[in-house]
Amino acid sequence: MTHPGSSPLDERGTPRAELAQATRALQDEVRGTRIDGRRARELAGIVAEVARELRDSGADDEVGRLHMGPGPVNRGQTLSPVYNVDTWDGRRMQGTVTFARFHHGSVGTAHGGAIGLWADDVLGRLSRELSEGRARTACLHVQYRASVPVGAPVWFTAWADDADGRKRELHATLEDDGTALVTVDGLFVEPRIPLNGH
Ligand SMILES: CCCCCCCCCCCCCC(=O)SCCNC(=O)CCNC(=O)[C@H](O)C(C)(C)COP(=O)(O)OP(=O)(O)OC[C@H]1O[C@@H](n2cnc3c(N)ncnc32)[C@H](O)[C@@H]1OP(=O)(O)O
Repeated sequence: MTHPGSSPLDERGTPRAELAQATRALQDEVRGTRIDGRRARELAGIVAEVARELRDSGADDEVGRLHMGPGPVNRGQTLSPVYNVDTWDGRRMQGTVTFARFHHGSVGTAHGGAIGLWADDVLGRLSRELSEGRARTACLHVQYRASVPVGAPVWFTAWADDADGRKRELHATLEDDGTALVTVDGLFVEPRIPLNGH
């Protein structure tokens, strides 16, 4: 399969992507800051002002959709860890993901829920590539085999088995130096009654 290329909704390199990146940095720094209480309150006011301006500028869910090319995945949402797609042949995707300080669980390692969130996102993206029909996550089985570091890129592979009707079995691994840290098996199902939107 040839590469589908970027969608017009691609945010890479745009001021909106910069805004998302700055928001990620804010999330990381808010986590565990030692700032004193008085200044924390002042900064809360400034952040609230920024949020007000963004809200008043209007919301459009379409602009938050995922781009379809390789490179950093940035959906204008700052919850998921950023992952970078290096290779992709339509059924198999490889790249790196970096869990940020925001995704810290304990003892310097990534929160298990953040790993599940990432897995749903990357498998959802792969599923979207397999057919036009929009499949939903029916089941996600995440096996945590070793701790995933925070702040360092980790190699991932995600791939799809052959589709079985409306069902798609998808898999992903996170690994470090050839050691599997996490393995994921997901079932995505195209609903009998298609949903509107994305
Ligand atoms: C530019 C645009 C870019 C866009 C990119 C987007 C990237 C997005 C990235 C983010 C992505 C985030 C993605 C998200 O987070 S999606 C959000 C999280 N998921 C949901 O909200 C889904 C909620 N559930 C449902 O909608 C329905 O239950 C679904 C649709 C899943 C199935 O309801 P439906 O009524 O249609 O199904 P059916 O009853 O006819 O069954 C059909 C077949 O499936 C089998 N089955 C069903 N369920 C299960 C189960 N739990 N375990 C095992 N098997 C199950 C069933 O046995 C049967 O098999 P068979 O008997 O035929 O063999």
